[in-house]
Amino acid sequence: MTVLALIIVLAVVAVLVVGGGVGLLVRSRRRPKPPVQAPDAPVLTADEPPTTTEPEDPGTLDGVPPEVESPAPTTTIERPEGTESRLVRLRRRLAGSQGGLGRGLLALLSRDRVDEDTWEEIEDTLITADVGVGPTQELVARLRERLRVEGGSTASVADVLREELTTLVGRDADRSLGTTGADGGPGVVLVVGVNGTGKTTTVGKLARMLVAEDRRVLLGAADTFRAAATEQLSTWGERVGVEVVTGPEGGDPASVAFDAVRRGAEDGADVVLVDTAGRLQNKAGLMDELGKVKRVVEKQAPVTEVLLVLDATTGQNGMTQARVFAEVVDVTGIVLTKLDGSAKGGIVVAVQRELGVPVKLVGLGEGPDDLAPFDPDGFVAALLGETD
Ligand SMILES: Nc1nc2c(ncn2[C@@H]2O[C@H](COP(=O)(O)OP(=O)(O)OP(=O)(O)O)[C@@H](O)[C@H]2O)c(=O)[nH]1
Repeated sequence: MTVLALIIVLAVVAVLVVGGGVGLLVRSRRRPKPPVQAPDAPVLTADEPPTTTEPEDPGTLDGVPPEVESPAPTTTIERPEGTESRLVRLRRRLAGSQGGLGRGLLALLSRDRVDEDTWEEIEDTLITADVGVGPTQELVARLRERLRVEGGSTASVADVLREELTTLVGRDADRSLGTTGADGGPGVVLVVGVNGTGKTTTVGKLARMLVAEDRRVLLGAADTFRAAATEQLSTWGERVGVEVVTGPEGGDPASVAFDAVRRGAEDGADVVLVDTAGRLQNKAGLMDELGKVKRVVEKQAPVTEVLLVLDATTGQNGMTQARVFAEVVDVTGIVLTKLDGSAKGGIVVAVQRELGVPVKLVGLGEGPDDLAPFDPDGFVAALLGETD
């Protein structure tokens, strides 16, 4: 009995020891490893993830991929479209968006009897297309005079209209871009305008146009107001192998512009294009900002072109912006964007009149090569719906 009792007690003890051991083993496998902290590791708050000395699997941290510095992607440098072929392509697009204006005028002028009501309709058509009241009245007076004197067939009416529209748009203005620097330095182009008008996109597209002409280009992302604008510009630069000088978000735009122009001069760039921020909260602030950018840049090299970017779809709003910018900085050329999305090509005439500065480039789409030099003859042909 005593021996039996002893055996039972030993058996129970043996079971407990083995079971406990297995239990411990299982528990120790389930328990996470304690974080290895340096002796003076700071006390972690609930919001801070614990740090361990072990490298973590980047893909498995709560399902959220951590920020990993990936190696730079091997980008294929694109060859932008040349000027000739883009002009042909974009002329068609322009005729599509603006053709209604010229064709509408031609239909009215070709009526058997062009009476007062017809002239009023002609005026309305021009004003609706944003030509502006002054230029509209001038054009109508010229057309009345010439048709009274010359009269004639539909063909001659079309010729008169073409000539008068071209005169109104202005054939003689110098629309070349100031991209050539002095004394071996780079040309410096400041691109100004309200955010959203297509300013950054225009800088990217213009870089492509210049690259297609074999110019060495450098970009300055001085729109530090919006981080996305800098990223956007960097992407444009990467695609055509153009270097982009950037600064921190909220940093001093003038300092980025200065660095860009200095870098351009050092690296032997032909042209430095500087994107600027165009906050319009008040004129004094804008004047300070753009004035400083220009002053600071000119310590390195003279600014050879100041392009004002305007969104053609904004009508009178755009004209108000144009006036403010022209007061604070010496605008030397206008870029009209989004002409593909508006039938109001008359804004070309209105804005040139208002600022006394020629439209030099037009944006005709969101594609990377949808920017073209402005050509009055081509523009008027497009107004008349002619595609080639
Ligand atoms: N249809 C059309 N869209 C355009 C044209 N130019 C620019 N855009 C579009 O307009 C939008 C605004 O362009 P951005 O270049 O970002 O405008 P931004 O003025 O630089 O604005 P920030 O980047 O905020 O400084 C984008 O979606 C462009 O693709 C154009 O000529 N036609």
